Amino acid sequence: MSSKKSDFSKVTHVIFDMDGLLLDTERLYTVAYNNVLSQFGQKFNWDIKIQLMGMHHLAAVQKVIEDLSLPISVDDFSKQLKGHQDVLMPEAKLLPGAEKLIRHLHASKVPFALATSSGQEMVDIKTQNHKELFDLFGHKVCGSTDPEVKQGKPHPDIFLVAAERFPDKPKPECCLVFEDAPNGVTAGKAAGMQTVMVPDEHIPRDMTSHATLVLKSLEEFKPEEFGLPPFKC
Ligand SMILES: O=c1[nH]cc([C@@H]2O[C@H](COP(=O)(O)O)[C@@H](O)[C@H]2O)c(=O)[nH]1
Ligand SMILES: [Mg+2]
Repeated sequence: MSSKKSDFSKVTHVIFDMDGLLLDTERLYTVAYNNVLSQFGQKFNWDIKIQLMGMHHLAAVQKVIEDLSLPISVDDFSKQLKGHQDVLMPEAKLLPGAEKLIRHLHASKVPFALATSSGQEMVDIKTQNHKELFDLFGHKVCGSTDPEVKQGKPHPDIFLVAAERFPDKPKPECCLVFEDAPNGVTAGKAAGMQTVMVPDEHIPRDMTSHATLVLKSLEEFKPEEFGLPPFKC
């Protein structure tokens, strides 16, 4: 919204976040958390949610328990949450512009990877109705279960691991990160990468100012602004 075309550097590789960026799962996370929190008479809100978005699963659960002073263990909360997620997440829909951009990069032979804080099992559940599309990714880094991703977003680990796993090992500055969450943008920036942010409308403007470019939807992205092949039409 505020950045100019001339601000951007050319990139050769792309790294995508998944939740809230490609798949409409953030809405479903809110339902799942509220289902667990209702037994304590508590409700999930955006102030808490913004802080959890992008964190590793157990760290996120620990934080919500501490912040709301809940009388439940991390393990029990996590098990209950997973029960709700297993039911809700298979219904996850693609967000506008996601499929077109992924297919375009694939057809144009631009290398791209997934860097999600979800664990491997949850990624399989969320993508089960979009398998053919997600199989187009060169590789997928599943932060919560990948031993090389020591710390979750906002730390840069996941994006550095994702870059390192491309066969030609691009430098961080050659990678463009797509993110929806403030923690994810912080992580991408800390990794030395440019970041395109597509934030939920609940995220305050001042929590988007560290992104290289902020878009309302992936449909607005113009690949040529970052030296990538343009859409044909
Ligand atoms: O309402 C929530 N949103 C997101 C998360 C956490 O954020 C991750 C998704 O972040 P990302 O889009 O960066 O992969 C989830 O796997 C989960 O660990 C959460 O706990 N609660
Ligand atoms: Mg996300």
